[in-house]
Amino acid sequence: MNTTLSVSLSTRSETEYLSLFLNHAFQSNFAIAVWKLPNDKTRYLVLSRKHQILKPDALLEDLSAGFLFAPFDRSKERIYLEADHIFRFTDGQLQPPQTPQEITSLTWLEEFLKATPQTTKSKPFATPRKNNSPATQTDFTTLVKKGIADIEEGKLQKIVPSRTKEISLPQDFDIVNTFQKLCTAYPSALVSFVSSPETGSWLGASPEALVSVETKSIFRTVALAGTKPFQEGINLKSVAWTQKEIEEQALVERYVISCFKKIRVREYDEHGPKTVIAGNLMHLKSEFTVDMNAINFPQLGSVMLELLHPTSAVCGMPLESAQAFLKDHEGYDREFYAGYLGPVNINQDINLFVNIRCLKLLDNGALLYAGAGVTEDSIPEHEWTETEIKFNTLLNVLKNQS
Ligand SMILES: C=C(O[C@@H]1C=C(C(=O)O)C=C[C@H]1O)C(=O)O
Repeated sequence: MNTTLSVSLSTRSETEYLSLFLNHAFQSNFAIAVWKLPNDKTRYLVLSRKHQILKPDALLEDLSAGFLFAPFDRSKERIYLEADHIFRFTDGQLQPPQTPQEITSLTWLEEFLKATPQTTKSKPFATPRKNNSPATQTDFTTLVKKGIADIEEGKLQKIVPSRTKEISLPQDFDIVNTFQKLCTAYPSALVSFVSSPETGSWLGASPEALVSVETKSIFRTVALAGTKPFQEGINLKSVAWTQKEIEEQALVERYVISCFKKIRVREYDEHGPKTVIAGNLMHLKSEFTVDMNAINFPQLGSVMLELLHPTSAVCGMPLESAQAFLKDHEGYDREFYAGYLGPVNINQDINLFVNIRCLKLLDNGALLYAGAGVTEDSIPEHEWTETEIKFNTLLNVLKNQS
């Protein structure tokens, strides 16, 4: 297999290529996804001319390589960015091709650069603001109080109300630069930028895996909940969690187990919960693993995705009542916030994450999203503060633009 890069291709940096591809996508109405997986130095880019709406019963295992982008609302369409071209970057450099598709992508790139050595800076796909999420602290705490009341009445066990925050972006805001800064700031997150004319442009740093399938044989998911600010130097083993936070995470854990039970999978390993760092925050996390070969269940990824989303980490429990509560009282369309996203069948793996700690680009600024898990013991003002500190995951990086 060809493993060299022609000189003309290796003279440009990752930054130059990412800008070039983004501008090309925005000018040509193509969809594009750029991402980095947790604890991986490699950054991937997929360019998709024929991005498509995925059928509700499509199986992940059958898809050709691409990037999946799904909204929070299960009844709405999932977008699949089937990879026409796929590129990998490590240490700031485009990497030599390793798969037949990477080889054809490089051939295309050589032709493309001959025809179009420069692209002009283009405006990303963006949407106007039309959003009625709880605007003030009082609006949000009123929503939380309504959630607590429904829990006390036995209608719900847990609910995860959310809100948005509109921000203006600096004059010199640059998507590539921000993406790269997020990659450096959050090594253990899925850092991603996804953009298409249909979905608009979304940028995020998610700490929450939803479904991953490694080499078609190891299934993984997590139960993540409970939030505290992270302080440098803190000993993770001695972090004390309140009863409320422990219960909140245990509910998510029980939800994951209930999904396994529905399909009679008992052979899962469970580790945790333990304290993990997610950028400026800490959470409680349990990890679940299944050897898919041992139980002869090659489609466990698709089946569990169908059962898990939306989990009680971002929606609530019981699921139907929580969905109805959010529809009736949250007051806005979450769109792709708290949906899921990630690469499918790239390097034989599936890596889908919950789309949290994210923003959507507006014509004139950006909209940040955050929610907080509410239980019987929640204090409404604390839940407001929790959404504020969740916004900071992206805000801290946006403030340090240079
Ligand atoms: C809902 C969000 O995060 C989720 C809710 C958490 C919580 O309630 O403590 C913690 C992690 C995530 O599962 C968000 O970041 O918007």
